[in-house]
Amino acid sequence: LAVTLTGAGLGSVIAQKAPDNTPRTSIALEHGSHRLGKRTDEMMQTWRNYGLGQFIHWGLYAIPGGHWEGKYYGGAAEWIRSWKDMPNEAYDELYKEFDPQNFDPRAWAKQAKSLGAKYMIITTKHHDGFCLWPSEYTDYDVTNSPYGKDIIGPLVEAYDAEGIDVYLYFSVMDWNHLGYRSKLETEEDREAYEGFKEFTRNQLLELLDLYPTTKGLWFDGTWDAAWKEQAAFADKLETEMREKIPGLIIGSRFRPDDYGNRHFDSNGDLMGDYEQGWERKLPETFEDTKGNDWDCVMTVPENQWGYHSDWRGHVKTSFELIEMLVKSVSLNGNFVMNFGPDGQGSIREEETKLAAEIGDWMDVNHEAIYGCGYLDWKKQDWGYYTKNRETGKVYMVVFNRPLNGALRVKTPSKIGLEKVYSLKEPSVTYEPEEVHKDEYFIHLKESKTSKGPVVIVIEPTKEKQQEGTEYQK
Ligand SMILES: C[C@@H]1O/C(=N\OC(=O)Nc2ccccc2)[C@@H](O)[C@H](O)[C@@H]1O
Repeated sequence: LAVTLTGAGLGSVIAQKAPDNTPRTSIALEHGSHRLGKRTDEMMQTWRNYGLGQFIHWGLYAIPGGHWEGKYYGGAAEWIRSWKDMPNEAYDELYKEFDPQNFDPRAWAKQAKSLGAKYMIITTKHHDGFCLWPSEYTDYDVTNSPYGKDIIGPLVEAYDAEGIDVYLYFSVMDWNHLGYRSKLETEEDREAYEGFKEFTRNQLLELLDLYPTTKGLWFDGTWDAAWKEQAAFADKLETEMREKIPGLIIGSRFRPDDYGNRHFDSNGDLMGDYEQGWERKLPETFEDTKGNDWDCVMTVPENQWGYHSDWRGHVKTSFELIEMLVKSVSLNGNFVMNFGPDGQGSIREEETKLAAEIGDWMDVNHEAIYGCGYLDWKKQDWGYYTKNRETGKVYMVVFNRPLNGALRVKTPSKIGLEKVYSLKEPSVTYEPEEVHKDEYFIHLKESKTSKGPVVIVIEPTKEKQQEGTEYQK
């Protein structure tokens, strides 16, 4: 820190208030976080209320599907180009085979609708650099494949038609571009990288021009040392993108600050509009989220984003994915489930089955997800609380039924339980048994369903409810 302070100039150490008003000193940063606390505009509130999203990883890597010349690749299928048994030249020729005749964007969008996804994130360009849109700035795109047509445009149109917002995934790391460098060691590196930066800016502005209904960008591939030196460039580019589409939502994985820190700047303040650090993992407590907005992106197998024809290890069930979704919402996050279509553009049957099972549960219980977030009541073992931000209604999502069927509920003092009833069958009401001051048992009546967790609705007593809602918003 001493070095940093000297670097930034001791005079620049200034007192600043953190969102929770704790006094703190900060290092003056030119390219750190530009906002303390949450974005409160309507586009961000819409993002905050999604609950469930769909990630789609699709590209040339779906053609080999985790195998090459009869050998099985044990890594993440979309990283197969980096595998020692996959010659780069062989991978880079795969675009000549890209001709997904089963690609049906409207079918994908309909499936996402039945899943209950409110937004979708599509890989426009993954680390391999192959562009699923007709880019003016490279020949390494769909127009030079046998398929020959734009993929992104029809997807944006199909999802918009289903009322599902579209976000564009973009990997800064680009293994195909000759100017890409993971680190800048020589003068030649720096010169080449300047060309790469201009290419990156051109492609991003091009994407926003071509697909102006996109609501945000999901950046990836920004962990390399070379990019971490680009605080000023990234800051200027982020500003340009936000000016092009006002309200655009960009997470914490894009910009490095003046000292190369990502996700959180050198003062610990969140970069971007929400935290993108929860990848294949979830926060345990509300404190883990630091009170920020965040998303969790999740693979169905342990670690396969792109299509792998031979899923090994643990493949998550719909119950596991529903619990991750509910846990995310209970901690003010969005849960984004990944789909990896195959090389012909079909959604694999395992993902179709999961989408149907989760969709069945969402059909009945989406009220406990959409527009909901964290409730500051004491966490109980039977499952998770969510709270609707507008109505203040509380949802008990019960995963672990106690042996005695009694669900313990402990409310903050003086908050009672006005009405309690089954979400699925509101005519099934509950009379809470007060077992201690502000502590109740709710005796489950719901039959054990084979379709996932039951949800009980609580309408808390009015007088305190407003104050509670105000604080949590
Ligand atoms: C969503 C995933 O995002 C990635 N990587 O995400 C990371 O966050 N990688 C990472 C995480 C911690 C440290 C360094 C890199 C990609 O490599 C992967 O193919 C997939 O697109």
